Amino acid sequence: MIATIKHNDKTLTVDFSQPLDISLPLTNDNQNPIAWYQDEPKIEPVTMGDWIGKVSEGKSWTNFNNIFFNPHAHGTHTECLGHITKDFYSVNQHLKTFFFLANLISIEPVEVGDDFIITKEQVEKGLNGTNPEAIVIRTLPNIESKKHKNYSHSNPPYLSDKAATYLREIGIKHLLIDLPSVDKEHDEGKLLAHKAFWNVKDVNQVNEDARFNCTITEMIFVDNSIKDGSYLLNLQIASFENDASPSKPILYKIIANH
Ligand SMILES: N[C@@H](CC(=O)c1ccccc1NC=O)C(=O)O
Repeated sequence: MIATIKHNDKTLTVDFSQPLDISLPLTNDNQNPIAWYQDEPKIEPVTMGDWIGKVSEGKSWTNFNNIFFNPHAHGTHTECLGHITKDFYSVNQHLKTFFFLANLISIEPVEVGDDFIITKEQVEKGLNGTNPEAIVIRTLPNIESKKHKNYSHSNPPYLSDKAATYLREIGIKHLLIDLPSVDKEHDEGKLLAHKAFWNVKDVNQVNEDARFNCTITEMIFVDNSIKDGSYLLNLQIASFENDASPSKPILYKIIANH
């Protein structure tokens, strides 16, 4: 299915039959990635007395599972500034369009003391003068084990607040990354990159010019077969009224751009 998309003064062509899924699946076993000290997600049949909602158990016509998981801890999720504010803001009320032009860039975080950091210079170099609506950051090395990693207490790489400020200043609205957070794991709640990207100056009383409609998507996985460059991004969430929702970002290669 070939689509021709008019965007500003450009005409882009994409093939919707060739999606590049950059989300992680959510499973109830040790294959599922974990962050923030949580246990594995649970996916298990409803039981009522001796009835069990599982066809293979012989008592139910349908499979009927309860699912228990945490969007921030268990895989690909998209969050709005409600993740860090005293007041409640729902990603479902603030992400209202779902197609964006995105640049995929690969970055090897640099070692600074005990940390690995994505710097402003690296992001600036990766974007190479472009300012797309969305940026997808794939960190290097991009190893398969990321899909199943338990990040708790591992002090994963993170984005410098200068890099996050830069992304805000050049007007990037949606930030996607293959790490559990854009901030340092243990930072005493400083959350510098989150605050810088969303332009949140006071978490107790959100400023009017905070970026309510901008999102951060964490724990994506971008396969090595997907090359750095420009893509059409379809960023979809489940309609949870919550600061964050599990999400399914899909990239489409731009096959012509006139
Ligand atoms: N670094 C923060 C914790 C944090 O960032 C966080 C905690 C729970 C769930 C998600 C988190 N950050 C996600 O981007 C802190 O040390 O307080």
